[in-house]
Amino acid sequence: MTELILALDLLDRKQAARVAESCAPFIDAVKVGYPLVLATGLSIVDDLSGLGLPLIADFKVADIPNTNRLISEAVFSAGFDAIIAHGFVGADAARACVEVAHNHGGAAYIVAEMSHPGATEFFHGGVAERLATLAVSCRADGIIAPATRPDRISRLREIVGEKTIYSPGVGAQGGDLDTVARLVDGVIVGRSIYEAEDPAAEAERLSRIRR
Ligand SMILES: O=C1C[C@H](C(=O)O)N([C@@H]2O[C@H](COP(=O)(O)O)[C@@H](O)[C@H]2O)C(=O)N1
Repeated sequence: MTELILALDLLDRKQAARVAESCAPFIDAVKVGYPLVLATGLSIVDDLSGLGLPLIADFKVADIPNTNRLISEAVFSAGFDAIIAHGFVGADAARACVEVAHNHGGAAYIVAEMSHPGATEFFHGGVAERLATLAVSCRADGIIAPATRPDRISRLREIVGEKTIYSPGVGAQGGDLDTVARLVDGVIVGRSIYEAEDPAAEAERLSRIRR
């Protein structure tokens, strides 16, 4: 079954907790990124941990190995279950995130290709393939790949094999869930859910479409 991951990109703590709680029965994980964490601090984890769902820290970690290690330690000490890091900073830096994640019994996912239009400027021409290869060599748990480009997902799947592919870009960015669901292990959905008149109803509808 393709996982449904809620990207909780809200700036209001109470609204975020309310949306996450209402959607909890229909989702498999919550992804928390800079928007919410910068608005609330890492303690937002305390508001969400009661949902009993994995919490993914989407901080696109992209620094030198030691700094990546320190960031990752803070993430997992705060109670997150997984982290998203960039791979373009090199294997030593990406591996720092993977090792801390695994030391905490958590997971680390490497961005192989992003979903927005500008991503084609630098992730194409073999770059995404190199990043996916790096993710495998660093023993990452999986990659991030664009739901807006299903053909690219298929190409990256050839490289990562059975590793997890989480795919953002469904809905608001134009990606089609029905097309992508069979290609990936999870779809990451934000605005289509949290901007819906009834987020829980939309999460439930999307959860029924998954394969
Ligand atoms: O390439 C990527 C990387 C990144 C990620 O998932 O790592 N995301 C995130 O996925 C969510 C999509 O939100 P919405 O568009 O459904 O509202 C947002 O939190 C984005 O920051 C992408 O959208 N594309």
